[in-house]
This record gives sequence, structure tokens and C-alpha cells, in this order.
Amino acid sequence: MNPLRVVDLHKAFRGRPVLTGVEFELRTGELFGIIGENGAGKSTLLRILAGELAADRGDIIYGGTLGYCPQKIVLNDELTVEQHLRFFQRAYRRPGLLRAHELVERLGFDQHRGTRAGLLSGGTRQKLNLVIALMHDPDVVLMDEPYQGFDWDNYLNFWSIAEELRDQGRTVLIISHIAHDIDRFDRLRRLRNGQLAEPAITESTLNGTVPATVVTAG
Ligand SMILES: Nc1ncnc2c1ncn2[C@@H]1O[C@H](COP(=O)(O)OP(=O)(O)OP(=O)(O)O)[C@@H](O)[C@H]1O
Repeated sequence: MNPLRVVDLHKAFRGRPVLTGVEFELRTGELFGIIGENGAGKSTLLRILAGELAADRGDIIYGGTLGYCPQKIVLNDELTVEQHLRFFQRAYRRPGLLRAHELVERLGFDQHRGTRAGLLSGGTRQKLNLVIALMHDPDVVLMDEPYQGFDWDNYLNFWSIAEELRDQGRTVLIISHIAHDIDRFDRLRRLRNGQLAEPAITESTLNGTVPATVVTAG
């Protein structure tokens, strides 16, 4: 059984269609990329897959546990990094925080474990967002531009973590805006006119948008 299969997914906002029959399936042990212009519906698709938003119609069939790194970070500003990890440890019913701490270290924000989220920089908040999505070792990870605000080294750290997950048989779906990413995906699809299709890779494929932090630092 594939870890995730999507059949004929539709979503409209106030009568305006955004998804008009999205169909795809994810395979075990792959890095799957989704690109598309601003407003194409990528985040809407991921929010529906993660259960945050209801589809108008269509089916989503899951074959494993899920991790979700949303575009819009949801943290409690009053809680420290460590308190967030403990909270999600309980929510995920994990015995310990070994994996979470390993990820925090690899993403270079170990020194902030005692810092309240409200005092973290944007990039570090995003790192915590990412660790929360990965700390329970899910079968399928859905990530919406997961490295926003990362410096170059941590962008590369992110990719080494993502590739490791894939090599361990996890399934990783990433929404991307970065030209550098294209070759890293095992499969790539473009969301356009409400549907997913194989993209013709041209200079305009990525709509020319690149997060400045990642690109200029490289
Ligand atoms: N809750 C909502 N209510 C009304 N319209 C919405 C809502 N969420 C998204 N939309 C609209 O749906 C369309 C798709 O938005 P979405 O955020 O999914 O696009 P995206 O491809 O992720 O864009 P970006 O690349 O800019 O992140 C946009 O026109 C957006 O304004």
C-alpha cells in the first residue's frame, strides 16, 4: 500500500475553485516535490492533506503516520523550545526526546533550548516548526517551504536530514520555491490550474521567487 494516495480532490473558496481534481500518490522512500506559482493552491493542498482544512470532495488514503510542517508557524510564544518538545512528546506519545534533541543539534539551535519561542529569530522559529514535524519519526512528512529563513548551512543540513529520511524508507513531500531544489527530488509535480502535472522545467518554472536568506548566503 502506498503511504498516501489522493483521488479527485476539489476545494473552492467562496465559489472560487483552487483545487479542481488533484490526483497523485506518494511512494515509500521518495522525495516528492511540488512547485507552482504564488496562489496556485500548494498550501491549501497540504493543509487538506494534513487534516487542517476540509476538502469539498475527493479522497485521501493514508498508509502510515504523518508529520506536517505548516507554512504558517504555530508556536506558543510563552513556552521555551524544550517545553514545546515536551508538549509534542506527550501528544505523539513518544518515550523520550532523543530524536528531537538530535534534530535540534543538527539544525544548530541547541543553545536556544531554554529560550521562549517569542524571543527566537524567524529562522529559529522555523527550525522548531520543522523539528516538531519530524520528532516522532513519521512515515510520511508533508513540508510547506520548510527552510524559510534558514542560512545556507542549515539549508544544507535540512537537505541532509530529508535525504536521510528518504534513504530510511520514509516518504517526504516538500513544497518548494527554490531552483536549487529541483534536482534533489525523485519526482516533481507542478500545481497549475488546480491540478498536479509533470512540469516542463524552464527558467519560469519556479516563478522567479527565491527566499533571499537561502540564496544570497550561498
Ligand atoms: N482560508 C481562505 N479563504 C479564502 N481564500 C483562501 C484561503 N486560503 C487560501 N485562499 C486562496 O486560495 C488561493 C491559493 O492559496 P494558497 O495559499 O494555497 O497558494 P500557494 O500556492 O500556497 O501560494 P504561495 O506560493 O504564495 O504560498 C489563493 O488565491 C488564496 O488567496
